[in-house]
Amino acid sequence: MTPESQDDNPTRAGFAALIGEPNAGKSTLLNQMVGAKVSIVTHKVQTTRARIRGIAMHGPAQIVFVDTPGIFRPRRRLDRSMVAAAWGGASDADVILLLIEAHRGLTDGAQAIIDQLKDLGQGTPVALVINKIDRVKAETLLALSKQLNEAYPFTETFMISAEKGYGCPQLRDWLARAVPAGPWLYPEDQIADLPMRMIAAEITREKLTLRLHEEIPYQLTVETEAWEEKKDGSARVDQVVYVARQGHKGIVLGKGGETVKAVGQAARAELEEFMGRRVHLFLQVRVRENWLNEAERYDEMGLNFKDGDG
Ligand SMILES: Nc1nc2c(ncn2[C@@H]2O[C@H](COP(=O)(O)OP(=O)(O)OP(=O)(O)O)[C@@H](O)[C@H]2O)c(=O)[nH]1
Repeated sequence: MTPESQDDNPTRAGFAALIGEPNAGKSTLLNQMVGAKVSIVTHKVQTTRARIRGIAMHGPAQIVFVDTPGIFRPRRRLDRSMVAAAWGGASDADVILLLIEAHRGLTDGAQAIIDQLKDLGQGTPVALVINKIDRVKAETLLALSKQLNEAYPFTETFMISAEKGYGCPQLRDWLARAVPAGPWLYPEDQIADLPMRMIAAEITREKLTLRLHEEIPYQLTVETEAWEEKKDGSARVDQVVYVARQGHKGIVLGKGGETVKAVGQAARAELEEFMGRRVHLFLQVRVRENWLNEAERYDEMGLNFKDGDG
């Protein structure tokens, strides 16, 4: 279908912001809607740093998702930048989806988000999306839905399991109608506008997160320094893992370099699958004690350094 052939069925397009507490399931929902892995999902909280977008096509509608970092109470500069990015994404959007975890209900954190929505959400439709319904009984859900709808005048309520896909078709149908009429914002075959370098860095960071202990992944960042297209169709990708302490470098490297080697192999395999061609991945580990306070690191993550001032 081309936009020109749509006279009787005009195209629609718009941005949908996903907001919610850390771990609410935003990345899982994004992957479910878009049907491709564009944002990393792990069991650890606060894994989403960049404002990654995924694009879902639904009939004549194009829905561009803004996957925001979990909104929470920021303490450090990085945290404050992430929260500012999350609210920035929400205020620019045509529709907002607030994800609430069914088994946790209206937590203090969820209430804080609702309070902020009251200032920001005026005029923008906000759908309540109760996620992880596979974890609770139907009665609990109905009571929770009532309680939340008393706390905020949501345009619509959906009860879903982002993981299992329950309720997701209904949500997609609604989104397709909720975005404004207008031409598509991206070519139909483009599933994510995240630059390939950033996707590659996210993949490596995910592998590191899965392999290392809780504390270190939060204090490391991965950047793709160089990307070279080879004549044989393969790509050479050079990445740097920045850690905040000398001691962490040893942990990331592992005994005889075995940890970084395993991470590199896993990341390369996934990157090759994602790109459908061969990749030569080279990882370096560098200590950069102050990376959490360096403006360039924030640019690489798609965040605004100044938003972390406070
Ligand atoms: N049982 C169940 N678990 C789910 C569901 N959706 C997501 N999860 C799990 O919840 C955890 C968090 O999901 P994510 O998608 O990473 O959450 P997020 O909101 O993107 O998290 P941040 O990036 O930290 O803000 C993962 O372990 C998911 O597998 C669901 O419908 N049911």
